[in-house]
Amino acid sequence: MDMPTIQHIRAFTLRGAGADYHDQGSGHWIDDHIWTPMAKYPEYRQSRQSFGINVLGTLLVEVEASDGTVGFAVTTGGELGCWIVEKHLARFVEGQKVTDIEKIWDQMYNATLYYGRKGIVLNTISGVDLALWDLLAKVRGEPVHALLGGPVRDELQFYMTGARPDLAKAQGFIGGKLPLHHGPAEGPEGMRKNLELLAAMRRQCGDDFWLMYDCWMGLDLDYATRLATTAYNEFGLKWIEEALPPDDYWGYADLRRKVPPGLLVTTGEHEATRWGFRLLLEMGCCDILQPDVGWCGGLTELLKISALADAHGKLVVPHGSSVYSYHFVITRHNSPFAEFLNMSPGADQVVPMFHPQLLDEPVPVNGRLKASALDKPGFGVRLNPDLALHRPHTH
Ligand SMILES: C[C@H](O)[C@H](O)CC(=O)C(=O)O
Ligand SMILES: [Mg+2]
Repeated sequence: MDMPTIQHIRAFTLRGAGADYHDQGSGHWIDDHIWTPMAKYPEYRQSRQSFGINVLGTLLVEVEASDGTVGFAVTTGGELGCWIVEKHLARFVEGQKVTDIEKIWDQMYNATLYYGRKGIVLNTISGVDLALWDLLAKVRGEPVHALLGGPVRDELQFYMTGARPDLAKAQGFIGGKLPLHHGPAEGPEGMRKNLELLAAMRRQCGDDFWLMYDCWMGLDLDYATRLATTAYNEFGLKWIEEALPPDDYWGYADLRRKVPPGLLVTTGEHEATRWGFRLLLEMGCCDILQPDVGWCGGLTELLKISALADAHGKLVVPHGSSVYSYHFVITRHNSPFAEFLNMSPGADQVVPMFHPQLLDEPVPVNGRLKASALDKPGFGVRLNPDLALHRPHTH
């Protein structure tokens, strides 16, 4: 079968939720006094949007093959990502065969090394890579997971991230991950409130339901150690996530040595490439790696990260990224469960994570998703045609 070539790549911005899932309206649980590295400044404590968590917006990448097939993907990247795609990466994509995914990735990564390596450049490379996997799978008439070796289990099981672990339990999820609301700058009073919330959720959810705290990079080693130790010993916290800034590999290794055996330390959603995750693994920073497939380098890189983690006996549970992580998790034996980020304002409704951008986006039913729900070609989703696309740059 002669493989079609990639004729066009196009990059657009989108605003309003979707892949940039922090870009929500007011009154949403995800922007309600959640602790961050900026919370040491009182003026930036109530709302993460106040310091710009949603400034990027969504990057939409479209790739069109010579046979007319179109693949696409969305990630966090906005206009900066559009510029990188149109002014730099397009030259490595157009004219290549739809099967040339590895070569395209290697050229995109090496050509941007002088200004990339992580952050917005890797978000952008991830978006191109995911669009290429969508295109190749559609050309072959297969779901992406079939190109990765196929499902290793009949269904996905999910934990839920959001303000209501009590509802997550009622809705059949295996656990609930809470955002952390208070940190070091709020002293003992803040610590008490963190523990009181966890205590209340433990009372409502019972002893066996997983409860986790997501600290979004906002703590220091001492505070994280004290919080984790009490939360584990008194309320059975299952893991403490992203307690420290992503570059503090030394701090994570210390935290993991200091916390009680049995409590898991997790991180990785703001890490990128096999080399960043090799550092996390070889420095003993965490028990579970949590790369975001839309930020770490895409599916091509996540497969490498996953194999490396597997060799170290570590689990890879990707940061929630809708169908882009579901097609991966269902094919990996060291990814036994997935994250579902609840994007309903009150964290009380199970809604598609990248709403309103992806039509046909599957959502867990009773906390689970059958592999057969992922059997449409590509990632199995369509772009919502009613969205206002903006193409700020062309090449
Ligand atoms: C809830 C966290 O602060 C963040 O918004 C999402 C996240 O880090 C996660 O789902 O993990
Ligand atoms: Mg997180």
